[in-house]
Amino acid sequence: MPSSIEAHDLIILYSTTDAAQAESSYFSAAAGVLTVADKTISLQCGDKIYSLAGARSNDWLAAFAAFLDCNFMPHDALVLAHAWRTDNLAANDAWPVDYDSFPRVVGLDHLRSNTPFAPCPWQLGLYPVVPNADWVERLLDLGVTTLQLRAKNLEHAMLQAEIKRAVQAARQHNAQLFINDHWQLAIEANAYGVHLGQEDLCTANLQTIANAGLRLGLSTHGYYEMLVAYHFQPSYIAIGAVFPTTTKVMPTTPQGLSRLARYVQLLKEKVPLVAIGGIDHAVLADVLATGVGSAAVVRAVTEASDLREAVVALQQGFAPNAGLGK
Ligand SMILES: Cc1ncc(COP(=O)(O)OP(=O)(O)O)c(N)n1
Ligand SMILES: Cc1ncsc1CCOP(=O)(O)O
Repeated sequence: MPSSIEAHDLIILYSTTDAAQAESSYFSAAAGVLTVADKTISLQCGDKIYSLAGARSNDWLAAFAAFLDCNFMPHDALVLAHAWRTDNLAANDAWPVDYDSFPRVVGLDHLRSNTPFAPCPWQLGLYPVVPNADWVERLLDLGVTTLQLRAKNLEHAMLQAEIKRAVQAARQHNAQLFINDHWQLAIEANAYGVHLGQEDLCTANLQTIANAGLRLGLSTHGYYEMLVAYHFQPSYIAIGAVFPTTTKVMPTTPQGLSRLARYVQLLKEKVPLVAIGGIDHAVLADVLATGVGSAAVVRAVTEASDLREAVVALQQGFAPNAGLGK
């Protein structure tokens, strides 16, 4: 055992016996403590514990160091290291993208919904995320067919009324409206779907949402959260922020396009993927070139100087050849 531990150190304990003997001061002083057992690895960072199970190659630890060096968050680097396979080395690209080689997140089973969530289209296309029912109506009038009501800081009665109005408007336009966070009100209004963040997974009743027939979209910010999200068999998974955003303080640095392309490969034919964060018309073609089926946008519509023009341009980005020959 080392004599002194610094804030950037990662302590590795082999077997749970080592872990039991480790001084509790290690856990608080170090950046992280990795406990390696036969079938599982647990990473403790502060008060968070990430536990993974599954097969891993002999050089997973070297791979872990390499993925940390690529600036992945420690729990994401650990997922990638777990999925690292030496038999891929001969291939052009050894980056892990085969979901079956990825580990399983331990400790989620009690949260699982027994009923799968209703599906939504693989290509959700342009997906504006807006703050109130007024915005929903304006976008529906412009032909937007997938959107989200993300109303913050409204008291209950106002929120209930906004959700009801937005859901009714979406229904009249045959559009797919997701409600952010407020899953009970979304069920009450019979919305198309609900969008939840990772922290909501412990408090929302997923079974009730599934039983009510609503679709579920889940936020993720990296590999570990993607494994967590996919465990729940949601209707789509959102990944972000792809680019820097001023709309929301993000828990991780922007993912960028190359990571987005890898996430697309990982979840291909498993679950629809939505990219979010800093997306506007200027970068949309690059985002779609990764193969992602949907781009969620806030400022690209809410801060557009000409809303109609912005929506038409974004829609065109999804269907560049639509309208040709007419
Ligand atoms: C499509 C989409 N992706 C991500 C988010 C962010 O949701 P969440 O993590 O719940 O954070 P808040 O939106 O509640 O700030 C989203 N809303 N939509
Ligand atoms: C809500 C949210 N979740 C991840 S990024 C983001 C904000 C996206 O906003 P913008 O499109 O303005 O960058």
